[in-house]
Amino acid sequence: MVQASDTLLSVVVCAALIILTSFLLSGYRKRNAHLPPGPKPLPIIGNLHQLPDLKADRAVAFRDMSLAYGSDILCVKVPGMLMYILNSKESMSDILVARSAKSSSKPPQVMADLSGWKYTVPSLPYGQRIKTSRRLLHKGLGPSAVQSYIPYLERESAFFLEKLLDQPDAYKKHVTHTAARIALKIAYGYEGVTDDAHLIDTAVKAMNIFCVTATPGIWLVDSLPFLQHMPSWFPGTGFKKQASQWSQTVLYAINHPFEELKRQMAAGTAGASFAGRLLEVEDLSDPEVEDCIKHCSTGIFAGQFDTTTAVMSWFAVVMAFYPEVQKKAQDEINKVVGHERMPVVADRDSLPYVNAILKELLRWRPVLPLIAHSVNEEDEYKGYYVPKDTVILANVWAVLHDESNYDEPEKYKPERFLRDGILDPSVLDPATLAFGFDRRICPGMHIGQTLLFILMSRTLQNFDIAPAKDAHGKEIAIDTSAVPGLIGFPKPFKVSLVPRSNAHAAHIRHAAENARSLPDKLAIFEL
Ligand code: HEM
Repeated sequence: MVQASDTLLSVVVCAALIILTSFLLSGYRKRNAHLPPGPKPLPIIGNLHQLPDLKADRAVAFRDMSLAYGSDILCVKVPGMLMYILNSKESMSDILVARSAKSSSKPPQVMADLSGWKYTVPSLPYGQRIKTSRRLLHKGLGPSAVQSYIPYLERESAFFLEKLLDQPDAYKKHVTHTAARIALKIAYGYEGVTDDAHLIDTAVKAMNIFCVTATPGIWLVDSLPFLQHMPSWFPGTGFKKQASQWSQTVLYAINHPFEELKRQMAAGTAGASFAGRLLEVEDLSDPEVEDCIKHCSTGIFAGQFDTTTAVMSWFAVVMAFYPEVQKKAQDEINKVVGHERMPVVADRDSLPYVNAILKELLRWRPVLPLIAHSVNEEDEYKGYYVPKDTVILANVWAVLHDESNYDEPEKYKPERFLRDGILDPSVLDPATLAFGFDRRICPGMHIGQTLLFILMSRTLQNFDIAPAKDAHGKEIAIDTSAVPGLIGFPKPFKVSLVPRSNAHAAHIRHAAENARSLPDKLAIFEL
């Protein structure tokens, strides 16, 4: 990988000339404009040398920087990019919600684009294409569609428990596999899509490529886009070869299941799905609509896969680390559901403690600690000038760890969301931040939380989760810190899952047998 730090020196002279020229040509009329506080930038490289190291937790570093400057908004400059980092709920509501007409674009991600992700929904700039895509996502993930997805989620969760029973050491693998199967089924639906090992493997690889290429600040070409047009001998262009290789994987994951769905629809063998139903009901005379349906389907995979995997990974870490939390949840499930049947979506409102566990996971370790938008029109906020194309980085981690919102924010405490045994509406709901903002808010937030509720409640009902033991019978310590990156995953961990009794093990087998007798299809839903 050719990364910023490796190539900076070799291109700095060319970059200097180009940035200086564009700086002079643009006239930079707002030279003395009032910008938010932040570290003093150097010529050419801006604050590049002062940004937190990629191995550090950037959300924590930005929160600390915001405290040091006594400002909830920070201004940071990197070559070719001006960034405002928001560290308060107020600034996020004002800029990303109240002014969403101007702040709903996305920063350019040249490396992700070159690697095949150009049209994926989370990276689209604000314009007609994202409006069409969001209309399609709302339709295909709307209430009537979700009714069709829920029985499928319940069916798949039975297989998930069975896999945990058969291979209790491979928790992460089962979570990953289950998340991938469900995303593919919802998106494309056709028979065989969830058993296509090559497709699952390729889609997972494509997601890894997305995470590596879409992380802000890693790729020099994101700051200096002219590099993409330079010949391959030019210093710092090694990324081109890498992007071209990666794009083959990504384009297969985008195109193959969509083409296969169309083939099966023509043959009359496809079940219901997000893409299938939209292809049936949408007016396809405009070719862009079909292309948007294709990329929205990939967006479902991109949106669901890593987020579900991350939250379920933290869930296992937390249950092993806080056995008293686990015990309380199991007691609640025993009391409300018993152990004769599995929890279902309809039980959700009757299980406030399990709901609080999910809320606290979204707060304690938000899946996307930093959410990036950009502004497509110049603006002004509290006297600060906001130039067009400013990147707005919402540090949701900072708000979710602010003592004025949550006492002892470093502690994992689901109880903070409950009063008299029911969910307390006066406590800031982490979902109002963790799923993003306004015109770009996560379109899968309801189906995503529904899936997590089913997987968590069923796992808790049937398994005891504890730290794994080494060869000498000693517990392997669990590290509760996150791996820095676009998505906050836990460090590698080992947990042991043991069925809570023989009756629970038999219950799991029975549920899986039942699930196998149900059709591997989503029921047709109206749009
Ligand atoms: C715990 C689960 C999830 C979390 C925490 C999560 C979080 C997020 C966040 C923070 C964003 C960016 C919002 C913004 O830019 O303001 C996003 C976007 C998105 N999510 Fe989710 N998500 C989850 C599950 C899902 C699921 C299950 C789906 C699909 C079924 C999905 C589909 C998407 C899509 C398509 C976008 C792009 C929207 C756009 O750019 O306009 N997500 N998600």
